[in-house]
Amino acid sequence: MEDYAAKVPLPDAFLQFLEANGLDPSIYTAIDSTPRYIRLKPGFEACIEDVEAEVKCKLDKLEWLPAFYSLPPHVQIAGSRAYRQGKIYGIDAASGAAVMALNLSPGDHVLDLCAAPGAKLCMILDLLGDSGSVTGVDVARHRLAACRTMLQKYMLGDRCRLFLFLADFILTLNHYQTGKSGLEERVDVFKEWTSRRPWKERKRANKSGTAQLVSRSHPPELIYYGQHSGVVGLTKEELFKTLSDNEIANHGYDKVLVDAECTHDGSIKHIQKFEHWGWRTLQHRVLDAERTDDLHTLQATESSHQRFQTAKSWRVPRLQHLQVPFTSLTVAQNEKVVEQFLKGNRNAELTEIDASRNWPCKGGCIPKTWRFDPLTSQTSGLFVAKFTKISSKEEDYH
Ligand SMILES: C[S@@+](CC[C@H](N)C(=O)[O-])C[C@H]1O[C@@H](n2cnc3c(N)ncnc32)[C@H](O)[C@@H]1O
Repeated sequence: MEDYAAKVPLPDAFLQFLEANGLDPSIYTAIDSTPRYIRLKPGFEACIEDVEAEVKCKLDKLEWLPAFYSLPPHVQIAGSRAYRQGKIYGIDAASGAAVMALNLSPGDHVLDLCAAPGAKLCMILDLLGDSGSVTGVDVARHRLAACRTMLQKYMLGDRCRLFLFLADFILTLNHYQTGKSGLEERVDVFKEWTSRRPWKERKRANKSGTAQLVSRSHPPELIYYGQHSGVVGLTKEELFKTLSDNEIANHGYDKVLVDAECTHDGSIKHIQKFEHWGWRTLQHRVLDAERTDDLHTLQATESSHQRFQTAKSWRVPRLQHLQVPFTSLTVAQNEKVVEQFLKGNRNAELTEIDASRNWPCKGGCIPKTWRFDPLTSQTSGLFVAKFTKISSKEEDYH
C-alpha cells in the first residue's frame, strides 16, 4: 500500500477502504492518463472534423463502442460550439457500454431507474430513434431538472417521460394509448407538456413541498413528458392506476436499467473532485460504513425486487432484460447484490452480454459480470451485470 501512496494521490483512508474491499489500488495509477470521452449524436457524423478543429486535437474513434471518441484528459468540450449546439455528449465509455448491454431493439419500452442527470437516458433515446419510449425515474428534483434540460437541448423529449419518485415506484402506464375518444373533454386530462404549468397545479406542487430529494411519503410527480410518451390524453387516475396481475400482461417494459446510487469509488472523476472538496470530506462522503451499508441496502432492495416497482417490472411478461451498472468496484456493492438478486428471483438468470466480447475490461467474480477498472479499460470504473427472465409461465407470477 505504501508503494501506491507515493504514486497515487489518494489519502490513507481511501487506500484502506480499497484494501478492506479487496480492490487493488493500482487501478488508480491511471488517473492522469485516463482519456475523456464524447459520443456523437446520430446524424452529426460529418461534424467530427469541425469538432477536432475547434478543440484543437485529434479524436480517436473507439473500435469497441459505436459513435464514441476519446480525447486527451485535459481537453474541455463544454465551451465548444458542437457541445453547446447539442451535437456531442460528454459521457464515459463505460457508461456507453452499459447502455449497449441492453441490446435495444426498435420499439423497446425502457424503464430507466435512477435516471438523472440522464447521460444514459439520452443515449437510449438516441438509439431508439423514432420508436419505443423511455421512462426515467429519480429521487432528486434538481438532478431531474438537469435531465429535462438535457432532453430539450438534444431534442430527445418526444418519447420520454420523467417521474420524481423513488425507484420502487410502480408505473402502470400503457405505453401507446391512442384513439382515446371523448377523453379530451375531461378537465384533468394531461395536455401537451408545457414548462408553464397552470396556477392550480403550481399551487398543488407548492403544497406538496419542493424538497430536492423526495421521501417515501411524497406522491409521484410527473416532471416532464413528451408528445408521444403515452401521457398526453390520459387522466391522472389512468396514469397512476394500480393494475391487477392479469392486466400487467399488457403493460410494462421490455428492458430496465437500474443505475442505483453507490459509493462511486470506481469513478476517477468523482474521486478527483476531492482535490477541490478536500480529502477530509472523502471519509464522510464515500467511506463511512454506515453510508456504504445504506447504499448496499438501496441497491439490494432495488435489485432484489423486494420493492414492487422493480418487482412488477420483473414480473411483466414483456420484460426481457434487467441491466445493472454500478459505479463502485467493491464486491459488497456488486457481486453480493447480484447473488442476492438471483437468490430472491428464481426466474432470473445472469445473461451473456453480446457486446462484451470487444470490451477492454475484466470479468467480475461471478461469470457473465464485467468490471471496467480505470487501469485496464481506460474508462471510469463500472460494474455491469445483466439479467434475463427465464420464461416459465408459472414462475412469471411468483
Ligand atoms: C449513478 S446516478 C445515475 C446516473 C444516471 N443514470 C446517468 O446516466 O446520468 C444515481 C442516481 O440515483 C438517484 N437515486 C438515489 N436513490 C434513489 C432511489 N431510491 N430512487 C430513485 N433514484 C434514486 C440519485 O438521485 C442519482 O441521480
